[in-house]
Amino acid sequence: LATPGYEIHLCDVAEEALNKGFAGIEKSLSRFVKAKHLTEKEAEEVRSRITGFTDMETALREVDLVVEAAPENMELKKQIFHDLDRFTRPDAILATNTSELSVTAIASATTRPERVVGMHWFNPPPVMRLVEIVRGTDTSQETIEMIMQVSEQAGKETVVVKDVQGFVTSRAISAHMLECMRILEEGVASAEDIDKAVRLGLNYPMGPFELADYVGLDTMLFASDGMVEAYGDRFRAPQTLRKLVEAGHLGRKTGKGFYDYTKKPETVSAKK
Ligand SMILES: CCCCCCCCCCCCC[C@H](O)CC(=O)SCCNC(=O)CCNC(=O)[C@H](O)C(C)(C)COP(=O)(O)OP(=O)(O)OC[C@H]1O[C@@H](n2cnc3c(N)ncnc32)[C@H](O)[C@@H]1OP(=O)(O)O
Ligand SMILES: NC(=O)c1ccc[n+]([C@@H]2O[C@H](COP(=O)([O-])OP(=O)(O)OC[C@H]3O[C@@H](n4cnc5c(N)ncnc54)[C@H](O)[C@@H]3O)[C@@H](O)[C@H]2O)c1
Repeated sequence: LATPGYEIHLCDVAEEALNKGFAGIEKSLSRFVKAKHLTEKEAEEVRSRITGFTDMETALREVDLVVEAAPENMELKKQIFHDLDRFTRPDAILATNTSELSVTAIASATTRPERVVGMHWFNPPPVMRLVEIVRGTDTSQETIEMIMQVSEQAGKETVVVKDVQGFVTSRAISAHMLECMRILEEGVASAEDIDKAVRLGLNYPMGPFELADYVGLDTMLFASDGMVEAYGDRFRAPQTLRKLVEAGHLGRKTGKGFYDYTKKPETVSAKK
C-alpha cells in the first residue's frame, strides 16, 4: 500500500517483530528494483512512506484505514478491534486480514460494525493479484467500495464474498492441501514427490507442503481448526501437521516445517 502512495503506520507488539516486518518489505523492494519494476529512487520513496510503531495508540491517531494482520485467533482479534475502536477516529475503516474467521464476530467488538470489513490478502502480498473482500452482516456498501478502491490502487483484482467461515479461497485451498496431507500419511508418496507432482502435473506454482511452510504451519492449523467448528471433520488437520506445530516447527519462519531450511537450498525442496 506504500507503493501506490499511501502513508503507512506499521505497528507490531515489539521492536524485534517490527524489524522482521521491515526486513520483509526490504526484501520485496530489492526484488522489485532488481526486476526493474521500481527504480532505486521509487523504492526509497516507498521506504520513506512507512513509519514503524510499537505503541498502538500513537500509531492509530488520525489514520483512515487499519488493516489488522495479527495471529488467527478470535479472542485476540476481538481484543485488538476493541482497542482499534477506542483509538481511531470514529469514521476510520477497520479491516481484518483474517483467513477464515467471522468478520461479523470480530466487528461485534466495536461500536462501528458498518465500518468493519474483511480485506484478505495473499502471500506474497506484493505479487499475488487478488484481495478477497468479506462483507460482514452489517458492513456498509460505502466500506466495501472504499476497500475495492484501495485494493485497485495497489494493483489488485477484487472479489466481494459473503461472511462464511473460510470465505472462498481458504475453503478451496484447504480441501486441496488437506487431501495432499492424507496422501502423505497413507504413504503413497513423499512430501517432495507430492509437491513435484502438484507443481509439474497440475501446474500449481507451489506444491502443498512448500506452500504450507511458506504460509506458516501455525496459521494453517488455526485456520483448519476454525473450519472444523463450522464444517466438521472434512477440514480436520491430520496429526502430522499438529505435531509439527506442537514441536515449534512452523515452516520458513522458524527454519523448519515439512522441509528443513537450515540445510543447503538444493536439499530443501524437489523444486527445479
Ligand atoms: C499441507 C498442510 C495442510 C494444512 C491444511 C490447513 C488448511 C488451512 C488453509 C488456510 C490457508 C490460509 C492462507 C491465507 O489466508 C491466504 C494465502 O496466502 S494462500 C497462499 C497464496 N499464495 C500462493 O499460492 C503462492 C504460490 N506461489 C507462487 O505464486 C510463486 O511460487 C511465488 C511465491 C510468486 C514465487 O514465484 P516463483 O516463480 O516460484 O519464483 P520467483 O522467485 O521467480 O518469483 C516470481 C516473481 O515474483 C517476485 N517475487 C516473489 N516473491 C516476492 C516477494 N515476496 N516480494 C516481491 N516480489 C516477489 C519475483 O521477484 C519474481 O519477479 P520477476 O522477476 O518475475 O519480475
Ligand atoms: N501467512 C499467510 O500467508 C497469510 C495470508 C493471508 C492472511 N493471513 C492472515 O493474516 C494474519 C496473520 O497471519 P501470519 O501468518 O502473518 O501470522 P504471524 O504469526 O506470522 O504474524 C503475526 C504478526 O502479528 C503480530 N502481533 C501479535 N499480536 C499482536 C497484537 N496484539 N497487535 C499487533 N500485532 C500483533 C506478531 O508480532 C506478528 O508480527 C492471520 O489472520 C492470518 O490468517 C496470513
